[in-house]
This record gives sequence, structure tokens and C-alpha cells, in this order.
Amino acid sequence: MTSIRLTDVTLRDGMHAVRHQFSLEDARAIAGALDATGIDMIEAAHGDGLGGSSVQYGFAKEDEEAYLRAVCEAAPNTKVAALLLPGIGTVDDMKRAVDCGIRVIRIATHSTEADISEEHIHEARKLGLEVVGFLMLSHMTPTHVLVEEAQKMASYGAQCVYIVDSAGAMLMDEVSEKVSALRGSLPGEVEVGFHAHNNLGASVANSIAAVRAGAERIDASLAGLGAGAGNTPLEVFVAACEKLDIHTGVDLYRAMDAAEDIVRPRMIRPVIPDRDSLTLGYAGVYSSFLLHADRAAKRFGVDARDILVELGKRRVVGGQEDMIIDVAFELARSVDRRSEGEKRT
Ligand SMILES: C[C@H](O)CC(=O)C(=O)O
Ligand SMILES: [Mn+2]
Repeated sequence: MTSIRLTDVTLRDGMHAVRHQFSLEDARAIAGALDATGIDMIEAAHGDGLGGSSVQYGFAKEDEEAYLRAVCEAAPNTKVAALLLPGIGTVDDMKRAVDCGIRVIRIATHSTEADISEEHIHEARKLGLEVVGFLMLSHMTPTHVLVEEAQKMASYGAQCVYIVDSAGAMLMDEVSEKVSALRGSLPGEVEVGFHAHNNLGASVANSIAAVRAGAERIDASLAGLGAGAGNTPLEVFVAACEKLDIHTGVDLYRAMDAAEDIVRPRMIRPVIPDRDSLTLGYAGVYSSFLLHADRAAKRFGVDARDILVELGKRRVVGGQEDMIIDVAFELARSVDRRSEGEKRT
């Protein structure tokens, strides 16, 4: 039987889907329900990681430390992790998170920029944290480059490196190719992880493909709550794993109940591949751009899909959120110019 470890991201990636507005009470309820499932790890933070609460990424409802303390208290049997994107979060943010009780840090960079994780990984190891490297928008990066980037993270001290399908743009063959290349080239003691988004409706199948290709850790979230069309739904993935004899250590019924009774009532929109979130996967765009693009589309009177397709063509990456407004503005201006031209003829 294959055994894997799951990390739940409802209280971090799921934050994007609720505009970072979970209350402390929401966090406690979700963390407590997850703790009861027996899951290995829970990630909690602003959707864009430590220090993410800002004009650029959207203000969170609660103070970061209060939020982390609430999750650690409500989930005493589960390791709590935080995400940190160098440039958004700092080493001081990480130290404060350690004081709140986190035991794991996941350091995220664009999939060709592992070198900016070196200092943070070193500092995290000095603090005694378990360290995971998180290579975002992995679909944009050829496999041999991804392998080099993962090797850099491992050489800095990461104990696990994730392939992150931030755009939900990958399908099973690509997942298998990338995961098995990492598994074949990293030292045996460095685990390989996979983080999916469901924009093409393939998150569960992709996560199973990752396990079959050698991934030891998989991310999931209750009811799939996450950016875009969400992440791999935890309860669905656990059920699929049971059928395939893959051991996760998660209690299926408790996960189903937590998804249904605790998370679904807290959703502010259905987390499904609808026309806009599907376009993220189709165009290969960062899932957390979805709500920003929806807002820009309304403001400038254009179709959010046109914004997302143009962002995909420009290969825009995380941190370039301001481009969403630029593109929406340009699209609106070209529509205005066309209608001016039509009036003249
Ligand atoms: C900051 C992003 O939301 C990290 C992530 O979950 C992804 O890239 O996917
Ligand atoms: Mn994600």
C-alpha cells in the first residue's frame, strides 16, 4: 500500500476565495474540524502568505498573529504551516509566526526563481522549522528547468519541494512527467509534493497522477475551497485514495462532514470551474488573479475572460497584479476606439 501525507490549505488558499475575510471563529471551526480528521498538516495565512494583508493583495479581516494562534489552539494534534513568498513576507514575519506556534514554513517562489528562497530557507532551518519549497506556476517552466530549480531549493535545505499548478493549467501527463523528473533527481530524503487547482476540472486526477509518479505529499482543501475553481477537494481525494489503496490517514466521513457542514456554508461564491475560473486553466493564469480580474472587468465594462486570456499571452506572474488593471483599461479603450470608428463610418 502507498502512504502519502496531506496538507490542507482551506485556511490559506481558501482565503483567496473568501477575499481573506474568514473571522477568528471561522478559522477555529475549520481548524478544529480538520484536526478531528487526523490530517497531517494545516496551512494557515493570508492567501498570499505571511505579510500578504495589504492594498496590493487585499486586507485580511483579522490580524495575522491572532489568526495563527487561533488555528494552532484549535488544532493541537496537527502540524500548522504558514506560506511565505520572499518579497511579500519577511524573516521577521516568519519569526513572529513561530512564536504563534507554526512548525512548518512553505517558501514559495515563481518556478524559475528558486534562488530568492535561499535566505528564507536557511533562516527557517535555523529556527528549527520543517521547510517546504513551493515552485509556483510550474506549468510555465520546462521540466529540466524545474528540476534545476527544485535542486536549488533542496541544496538550501528544503526537506520537500512542491510542483505547484497555480493556474490549474496542467493535465495528467504533464503532472506525471514533472513529478517523476523531480522524484528521480532529488535526494531520496527530500520529498516531492503536488498542489493542484481545479480550473480544468482535473485536480483529483492530477493529484492521483502525482502520487503514481512518486509524490509523497499532496495539498487539498475542504470542499475544494481555494483560488480560481479551487484546489483538490480533500474529501473527494481521500475517497479516491481509499478506492486505490493509497493511505492518507484522513477520516473520510469526518472530512465529508467538515466540507459540507463547516466550509460550504461559509463560501461567498460557488468554487467551481465556471466561465471565468475555467479560463484561468485554459489561458494558464495564476488562480489568485480571478477575483481581481472580475472586479476590473466590472469597473471597465469588459469581459473578464478577455482580461485573463491577454494576461496569459503576456505570461504575467504572481506579484504583477497591477497588470490586471492595465489590461482591463487597454481592452476598454480599444472597445471605445472601435465604436468611435464605427460611428464615423
Ligand atoms: C500565493 C499563491 O496563492 C500560492 C499558491 O497557492 C499557488 O501558487 O497556487
Ligand atoms: Mn494555490
